[in-house]
Amino acid sequence: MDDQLAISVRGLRKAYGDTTAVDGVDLTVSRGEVFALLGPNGAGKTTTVEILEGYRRRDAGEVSVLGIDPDHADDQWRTRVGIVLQGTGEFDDLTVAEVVHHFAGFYPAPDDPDKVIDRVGLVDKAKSRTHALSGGQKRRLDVALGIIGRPELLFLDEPTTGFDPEARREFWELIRDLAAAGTTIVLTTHYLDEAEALADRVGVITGGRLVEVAAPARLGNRENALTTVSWRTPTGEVERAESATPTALVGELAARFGGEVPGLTVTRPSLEDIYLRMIGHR
Ligand SMILES: Nc1ncnc2c1ncn2[C@@H]1O[C@H](COP(=O)(O)OP(=O)(O)OP(=O)(O)O)[C@@H](O)[C@H]1O
Repeated sequence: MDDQLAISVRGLRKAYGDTTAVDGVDLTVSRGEVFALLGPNGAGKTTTVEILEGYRRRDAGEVSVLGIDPDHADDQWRTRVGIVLQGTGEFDDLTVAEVVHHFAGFYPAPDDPDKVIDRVGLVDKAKSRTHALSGGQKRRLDVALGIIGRPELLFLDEPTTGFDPEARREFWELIRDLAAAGTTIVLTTHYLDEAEALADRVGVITGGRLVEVAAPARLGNRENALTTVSWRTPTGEVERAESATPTALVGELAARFGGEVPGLTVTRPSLEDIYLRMIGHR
């Protein structure tokens, strides 16, 4: 396998009884890349990621993660992979600090637990028992446990669900720091702004098939999509035009109005607009 690849998947298939969850997925993720998997509920994201994590067996296909088939992974491979599943975050009567220190003991070269608690913004809660944490704080603890082993590859399944906006921004910073330090990151998310803010490339999966993989700015031919220009007419009505050359249109409008164009807006389709179009919504 190419050493530059953290993940290589070919022809991946998985069915649960009559339900085909993953239907022939081909995918590569480079080392150091931040890759976001997007798709509606039930699209097959979690199944795909769980197969990559070695938590679920596939029916068919070739899978290599850090050069190893996860179906045959050993403990040494597991220490190289960090995993943040959808919601755990409770450890009976243990405190945050106790849990993070305890997990550090599972890894050969862990990060400093107190530093990790700080990085995920839980310093004030270090002595709190985990069952007393809020939902967002439990997610932060999950993230702490995912990164305590200093993984080469980090899987994050809907990592910021339940985060307040400030916590999400802090989390994004943390992910950017990890990526800058060379960690490969694969995340699933329902937040398109999160994918746009973090991912080098996004993959859209629907009905178990990967329908497109591209940089967020290029997905669904977004860069060539028409831009909507709207303005207010002298009678106060809002007029709207779709244009491939919005700058020229704004210039014409400025000339027509002899200066400032009333109520001018210029909007390119968001990643969410493109994504919804791709998965069949209008
Ligand atoms: N353990 C299971 N047993 C049977 N069917 C399952 C199981 N896990 C998932 N499925 C089915 O497989 C399909 C894909 O599910 P999966 O959890 O991979 O989707 P997802 O994209 O992660 O969805 P979500 O965004 O809701 O988390 C769905 O139709 C789901 O109902």
